[in-house]
Amino acid sequence: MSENAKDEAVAIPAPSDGARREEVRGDGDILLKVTGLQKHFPIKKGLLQRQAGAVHAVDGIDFEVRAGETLGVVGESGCGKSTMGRLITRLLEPTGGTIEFEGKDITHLGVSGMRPLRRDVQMIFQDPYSSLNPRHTIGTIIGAPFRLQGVEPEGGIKKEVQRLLSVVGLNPEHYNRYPHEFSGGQRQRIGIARALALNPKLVVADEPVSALDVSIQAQVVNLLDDLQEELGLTYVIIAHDLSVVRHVSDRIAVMYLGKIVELADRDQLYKAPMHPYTKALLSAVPIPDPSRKAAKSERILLKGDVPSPISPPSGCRFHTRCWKATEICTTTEPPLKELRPGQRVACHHPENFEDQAPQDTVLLSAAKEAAELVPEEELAESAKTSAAVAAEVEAAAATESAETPAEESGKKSGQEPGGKSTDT
Ligand SMILES: Nc1ncnc2c1ncn2[C@@H]1O[C@H](COP(=O)(O)OP(=O)(O)OP(=O)(O)O)[C@@H](O)[C@H]1O
Repeated sequence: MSENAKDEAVAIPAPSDGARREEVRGDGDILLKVTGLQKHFPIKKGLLQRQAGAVHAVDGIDFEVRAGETLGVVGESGCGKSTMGRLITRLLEPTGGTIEFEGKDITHLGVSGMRPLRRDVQMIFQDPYSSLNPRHTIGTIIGAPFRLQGVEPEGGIKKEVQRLLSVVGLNPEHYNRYPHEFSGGQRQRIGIARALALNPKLVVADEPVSALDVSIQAQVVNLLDDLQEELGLTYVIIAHDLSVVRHVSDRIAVMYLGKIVELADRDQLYKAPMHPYTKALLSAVPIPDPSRKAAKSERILLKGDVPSPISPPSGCRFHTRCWKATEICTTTEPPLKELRPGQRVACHHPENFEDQAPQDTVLLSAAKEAAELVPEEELAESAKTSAAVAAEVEAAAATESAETPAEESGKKSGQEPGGKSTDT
């Protein structure tokens, strides 16, 4: 690819509103603020469909997202991560709480009120197979946001779609192909191109790589990372895999049963997690570091499933699985409190910090049954994927910094030096 062509592929001129991007890049300004956010899905029963209860999918969460950062959101399946993502992109109507975007309350905006916001907030979905309409060409799919918003990019929709295709490392000539002609990784790139079409300020990615082959995961993670740098994007990345989130996040929110239990700067969270649940999640992630071998006995396997979000446990929701639980944990919900600068935690007995309720009676039997220390080999299998992604992301980052401009241009177009697609 010529130098000019390379520049075209990498540089992202904002089609019609270059000034918009500068407005948001207030370096650390709060772009999104969520207060007391709730989503309860009603459970209806009987002929009359009377409400018999509710799934407390998201149950009062507070956080903010700063312009230009990546907030990772992690937690076990069913803890409410996707629901949270759909609430902040306003694909779901909240039951309670508020969502502010750039200082404006958008919690209950209707369809017309939301229209301008749809340009600014975009979502990337987990499954690149079902999120693309198989009957439409990728040109139609990526061009849809322009048609829906009535935006006419400079040079026309086709030219802009082809530019977006090269931005995400796909061949612009493939404009007329159908989704089934692409691999999983390439389809996720199409989803990313569609999300970027309108030059959004915030991108919410719901498990963007978990449906992909391990070898492709790192490529897509790196693409998201590169795009963030080039376009100054703000991300909320939802994942259950801490390895993926570790490499791309500035801050991480840990969710458990509809609540945020810890919210901290990435390095601090990995170095000294304060919530026992965070510690348990981290203990299952292998870190390619020989000094961790000494921490073998610290590996924790949580027993039992996450309790039902229909009737979550009283007090601290994690108390039924926590090896540190005491009386107060069963009765009093701990608030999410900033115990260290940049580290908020909701726990009466935090790790790596002074106890908040030292005199309380330990619930010995529950504490003993809640978790067990497991030998390394038992965890090795389940941790393999995480380790592979971590290693690949690191290796790719190292290669990238050593890459020559010629190699760089090959990578951006999704081609290996020999011209073969990297995503097949
Ligand atoms: N439309 C719905 N109606 C009823 N319950 C729902 C609905 N959507 C989600 N839930 C429930 O809300 C809870 C949280 O689901 P959610 O998908 O947000 O969790 P998650 O952490 O993203 O899990 P996963 O990683 O498996 O997607 C789950 O118990 C789920 O069954």
